[in-house]
Amino acid sequence: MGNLIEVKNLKIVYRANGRDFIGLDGFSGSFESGKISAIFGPSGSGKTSLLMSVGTLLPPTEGSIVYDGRDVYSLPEAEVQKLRRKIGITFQEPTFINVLSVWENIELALYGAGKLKAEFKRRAEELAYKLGIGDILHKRPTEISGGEARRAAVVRALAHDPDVLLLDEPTAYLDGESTRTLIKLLEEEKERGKTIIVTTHDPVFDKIADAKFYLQHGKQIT
Ligand SMILES: Nc1ncnc2c1ncn2[C@@H]1O[C@H](COP(=O)(O)OP(=O)(O)OP(=O)(O)O)[C@@H](O)[C@H]1O
Repeated sequence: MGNLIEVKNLKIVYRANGRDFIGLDGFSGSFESGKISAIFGPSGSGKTSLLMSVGTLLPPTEGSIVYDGRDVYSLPEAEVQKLRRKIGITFQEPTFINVLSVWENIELALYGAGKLKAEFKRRAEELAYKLGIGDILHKRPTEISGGEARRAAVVRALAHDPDVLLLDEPTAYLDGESTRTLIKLLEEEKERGKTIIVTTHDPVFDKIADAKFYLQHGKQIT
């Protein structure tokens, strides 16, 4: 997979309580492999809507998401499932299964991706230690801090070594050192040819992103 993602005239309209709410109003852009792309914009500007749609989780009202020439929302479900295994995603609020330990949550994700193998478990453990949460893996998600939960969500998203990383505000709640460690990790993954897309308010991505997109009130601004 060459990992080129093209977004064409993406429009997302939510319907709630009999009213339409514009999530995104005509976004177009390409996300390339070996690059960190950052989507900036104030709260409510449509960043998460765009990321979820790129992540195959939110069908657009109009427009398309094209992975290597294939329109994701026209693919048969079995093909979408295959594609999802190549995507690692973190949500704005990390969600875990609270009766399992953090490590078991990571294993579950590996299982879902068809990668519950020693090689990937080792990778997950290495990632956890790199991100400074190696010693909390046995804990329950309710017993860890917000910053630790964010880092655990990153480990879970990256453990199966996906080609595409979609991270929703990955540095929110992280202190300076954790942010630097995460950025270093993302830069390593970028060098390995991953397609990395982050939504963010964090000026650190202004410095390190290879491609930048700006949203306001659902519209793309330049
Ligand atoms: N399920 C929904 N139903 C109705 N409106 C929604 C829904 N989800 C999002 N919206 C609206 O769509 C717009 C874009 O929301 P989105 O979450 O994509 O913004 P965002 O830029 O990620 O914001 P934040 O930085 O606060 O997370 C907002 O006006 C929001 O109120």
